[in-house]
Amino acid sequence: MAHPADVLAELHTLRAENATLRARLASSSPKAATAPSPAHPPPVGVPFTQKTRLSNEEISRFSRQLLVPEIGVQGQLKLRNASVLVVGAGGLGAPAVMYLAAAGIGRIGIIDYDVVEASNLQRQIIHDESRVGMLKSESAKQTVSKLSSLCECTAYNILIDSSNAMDVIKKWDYVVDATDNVATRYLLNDCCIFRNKPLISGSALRMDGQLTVYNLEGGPCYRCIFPKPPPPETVTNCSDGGVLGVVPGIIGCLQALEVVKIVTGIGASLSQKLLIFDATTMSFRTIRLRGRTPSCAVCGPHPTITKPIDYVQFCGAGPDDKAHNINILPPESRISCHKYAALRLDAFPHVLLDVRDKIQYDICSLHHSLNIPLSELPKRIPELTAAATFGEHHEPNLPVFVVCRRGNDSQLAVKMLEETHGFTHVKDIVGGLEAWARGRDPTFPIY
Ligand SMILES: Nc1ncnc2c1ncn2[C@@H]1O[C@H](COP(=O)(O)OP(=O)(O)OP(=O)(O)O)[C@@H](O)[C@H]1O
Ligand SMILES: [Zn+2]
Repeated sequence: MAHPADVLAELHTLRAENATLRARLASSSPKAATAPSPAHPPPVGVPFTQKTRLSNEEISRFSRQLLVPEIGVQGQLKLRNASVLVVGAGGLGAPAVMYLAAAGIGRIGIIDYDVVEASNLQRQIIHDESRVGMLKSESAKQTVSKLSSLCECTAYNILIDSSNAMDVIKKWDYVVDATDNVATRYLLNDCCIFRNKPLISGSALRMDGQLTVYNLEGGPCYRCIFPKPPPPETVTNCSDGGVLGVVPGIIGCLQALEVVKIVTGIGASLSQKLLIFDATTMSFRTIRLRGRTPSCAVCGPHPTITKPIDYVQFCGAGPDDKAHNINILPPESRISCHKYAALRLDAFPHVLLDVRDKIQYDICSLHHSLNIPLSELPKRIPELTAAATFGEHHEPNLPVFVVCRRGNDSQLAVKMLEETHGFTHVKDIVGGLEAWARGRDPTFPIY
C-alpha cells in the first residue's frame, strides 16, 4: 500500500499536469481543436454532417473527457461522429443510453415497443414516475433531450423483428442489445452479421450480469457460441426471477463504456470474451470464448441463413411473451375469480392451494391458503391430501382450487394432480392472483 505522503505527492503532480493541459486547451485558438485534415476526401456515402472540429460548447462540455489521454480531441470527434442503436429502453438500455448521450455520441437510436410501468422504475432510471404509461422510447428520448442538446436522438416505438430489423440496423454504426429475450438476441445477432455491425450484448438477472461483444475483430457471433436456442421453459426473465436494480445498471454502464472504447479504439474490447459480474461476491471475471465456428449458420464461410428468419418459431417464444397465457384445461377444470370469490363468501369448505414459490407467496397471499410451490408438489402430495381430507374420510373429499400469479402454473398443477395423483375435484382459478386483484380486490397488490 502506498504511503499517504506518496499519494499526496502524486496527487500534486497530477493536478499540475491537469492544469497545464487545461491551460493549453484554453490558450489554443477557440477553433483549434481540430482533427488533422484527412489525406483523402471523405469516401462517398459518409454523411455530410461528419465533423472534423469541436465547437467551443463541445470543448467545455466534454473537457473532463478531452483531458483523458486515451480520448483527447480525436477520440471526442470519433464519438461525435458515431451513431449507436440501443435496442430496449429497460434495465440495461436506460443507463447505456444516458451514458452514451452524456459521453457525446452524436446520434442515438432507441427502440422499444413497451410502455413505462411502475415496476420498471427500480432500475430503468431513464424513466420516472411522471412517465408511467408513456412509451418507453419516447420517455427515453425526452430524457436524452434534457441531458444533451448535442445528441440527435431517434425514438422507434416498434417491436423489432424480421420485418423491420434489416432496415433499421443499416442506419447505425453500432448496435447495443439491451433486450431481455432470446428471440430478439438471435434476430439482432443475425442482422448485425448481415449488415456487418458490432453487437454489444448485455444481460442481467437477480444478482448476476454478463457482457460481451459479437461480430468484432473477427470474433464469434452469438450463434457461434449458442447455435441452438435454450428450451423456452428454462429461460427466466426479470418479471419472474427478479433483478436487483443496480445490477443491470452496472452492465448497461459497461455496455456504454464498451461502445466508447470501440468507437475511440481504446484498449482491448470484449470480442471473444465474456465478462461475468457476480454482485453477491462483488466479483468480475472474464472468460475466453471460442472463436468463430466454421460451421456457423450465419457467419461461417458457407452460411445457411442469409436473411432474417422466423425467430419466434426458432426459439419457441417471442419478445412479448410475458403476457402469454397457456390454456391446457377443459372449462370444467377451471373457475373464474368471481365464482371463486362467491364460494369464499359462502364459506364453502375447500382447500386453496397456492403453487407460487415461497418468495412470491411471502409478498402477498389470500387468507387460508396452503403454499406448495409447483416444483415441490410431487413430493408434498401427502400435505395436500391431509388438508383436503375432512371428517371420517380416508381420501381427499374437499375440492381443491389452485391459484398462482397469472394462471399458468395453476393449470399445470391441476393437470398433474388429476393425471398423476388421482385428484378428482380440482380446479384452477383463471388468471390467478392478477385476475383476482384486477377483478375482485383492488386492494390486493400486483407485483
Ligand atoms: N424485440 C423487441 N423490440 C423492441 N423492444 C424490445 C424487444 N425485446 C425486448 N424489448 C424491450 O427491452 C426492454 C428490456 O427491459 P427489461 O429487461 O428491463 O424488461 P421489462 O420488460 O421492462 O421489465 P419486466 O420484465 O420487469 O416487465 C423492455 O423495455 C422491452 O420492451
Ligand atoms: Zn457465428
